[in-house]
Amino acid sequence: MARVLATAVRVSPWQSLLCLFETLGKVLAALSPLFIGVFAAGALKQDLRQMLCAAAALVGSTAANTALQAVGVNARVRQMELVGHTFDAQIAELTARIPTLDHLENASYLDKLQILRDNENALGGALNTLINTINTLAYAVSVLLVAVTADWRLLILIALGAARLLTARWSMRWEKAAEEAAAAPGRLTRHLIDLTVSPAAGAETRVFGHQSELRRRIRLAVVGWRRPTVRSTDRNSALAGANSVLFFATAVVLLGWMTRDAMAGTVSVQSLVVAVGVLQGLQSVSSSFVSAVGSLTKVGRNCARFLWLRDYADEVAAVHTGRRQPPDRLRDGIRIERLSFRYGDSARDSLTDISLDLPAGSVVALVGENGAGKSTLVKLLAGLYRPTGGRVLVDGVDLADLDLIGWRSRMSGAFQDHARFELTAQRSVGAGDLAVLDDPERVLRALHDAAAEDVVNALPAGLGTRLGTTWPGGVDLSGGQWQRLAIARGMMRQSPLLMVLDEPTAALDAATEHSLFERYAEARRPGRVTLLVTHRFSTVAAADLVVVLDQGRVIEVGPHAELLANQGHYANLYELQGRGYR
Ligand SMILES: Nc1ncnc2c1ncn2[C@@H]1O[C@H](COP(=O)(O)OP(=O)(O)OP(=O)(O)O)[C@@H](O)[C@H]1O
Repeated sequence: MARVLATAVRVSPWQSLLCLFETLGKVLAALSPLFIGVFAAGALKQDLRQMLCAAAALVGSTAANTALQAVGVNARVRQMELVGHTFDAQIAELTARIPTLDHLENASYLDKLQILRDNENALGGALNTLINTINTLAYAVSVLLVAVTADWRLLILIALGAARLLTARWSMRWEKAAEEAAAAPGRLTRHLIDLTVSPAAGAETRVFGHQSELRRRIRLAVVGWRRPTVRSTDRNSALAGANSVLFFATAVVLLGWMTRDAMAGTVSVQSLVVAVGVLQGLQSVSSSFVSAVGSLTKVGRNCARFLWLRDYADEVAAVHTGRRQPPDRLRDGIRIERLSFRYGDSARDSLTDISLDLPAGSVVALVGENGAGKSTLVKLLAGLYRPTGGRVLVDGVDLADLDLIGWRSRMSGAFQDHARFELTAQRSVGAGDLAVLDDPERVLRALHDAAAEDVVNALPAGLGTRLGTTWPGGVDLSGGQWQRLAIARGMMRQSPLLMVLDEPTAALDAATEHSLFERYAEARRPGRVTLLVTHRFSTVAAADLVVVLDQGRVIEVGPHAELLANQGHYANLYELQGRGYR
């Protein structure tokens, strides 16, 4: 909370100060019953001066209150936006700064990030809640002071308000239980709604006739999602109603008692009028406190998630302390020593005890069936995860001792989960080497190396075509065309030490695949390791070395011809896939 306030003061000290005008307005509003009481007492005494002063104070304070509120609310809304954007930018920066991928792939981390994303501007909202709480406090203290100075009996009503605060714990418990009970059906509802509106699932849901079943399930899921909240709201309303009945019943008795004393002359008319005027304020104090405590609890949860992200980013940065720069060119190559890896929540290793030599200047093919661990190995080579056992040596230097940013600046390639940069075609490809982002010659060369010139040639404005239909005049591409641009992006860097092509042919037709592999053979360079990842065995014959992965273990290594001659797993699958092609 202190951080939220400090950020508010930092982003705009003046506006932060203006926010407090609203608080001042609240204090003035709380004083109104006092002025009315003084006015009534003046009227009874026929004291024109007192009446005029009280009326002037009432009108003046109401006018000042209106003006202060207008300035204060305006400042609060603007400040909320500013602080919200500052924190949203920090969340984006922190998420992007984390050099590993765990926070984007681990389910429990993802939940936290998702909640942060869902509660966009949550921390701007936190400032709003804080200011509202300050206003509530200022109003409450003023109302209580006015009440106590009017008559001691009003203390009984204040005590009742305090009792209402004690029951707030029940309300919060009900709300939390409802939030938890609604979480799973809420996720299910969103998933089912996504299925009905996402174009990706559109064809299947129609062909398989899922629509009416989806509608039925969405209805059920929505009921499961909203019912706990409705129940908790009902309970809270009943509790608030019971509290109000008790409060006003007590107030009627107290006012009767005070009226009797006023008739007897032991209580002034001013006190009686103030007591009547302050009733509504006293009642609202306790309920606004209850809602302020509820909102502060929610805000606290969001702040805690932000702090978790910040601490996590620091933790990851503290682990990656390597500062050595990679060599200009590889002399020996990349050695993998007894490497093991297990994803955070997983029950088993995805890679187990892998040892391999990837010699400098070679093209290595990494083959294996779905789930064999190929992409995981690539991610470990890119330093996107820390191995759970063993190490990767780059020309004899442990990857953990290398500066990660330096190492990645010497990598390139196309990844299985490639990005779709909705920019111009020029920049979408040029993003593979930011230094020459706008250089058409370099982009054309990369397109040539990736056998993807025809993708750009078919675009209405060539390299200048805006990609993505979400933009005016934007053009959409097929899955295979996006992938070919991603491969071209991977060809932008001139002298990477490690070139990774992870399943580069997954979405490509046979002719494109053929021409692409011819170009890959040209990617063989001294001082570089080229790693081709695929589960199409037929495409790797030209590689210098074939590594066969199976269930996270290396089961065969050697040149294509040697592995065929061994008549092992590789030879079997090669034969099987070959038959499929014939
Ligand atoms: N983020 C993750 N969290 C937990 N387990 C994962 C994660 N990503 C992959 N795995 C598991 O690790 C194993 C290896 O997956 P990997 O993606 O490396 O296989 P692959 O050989 O690249 O498969 P494919 O050819 O299908 O892409 C699989 O059992 C998979 O379920």
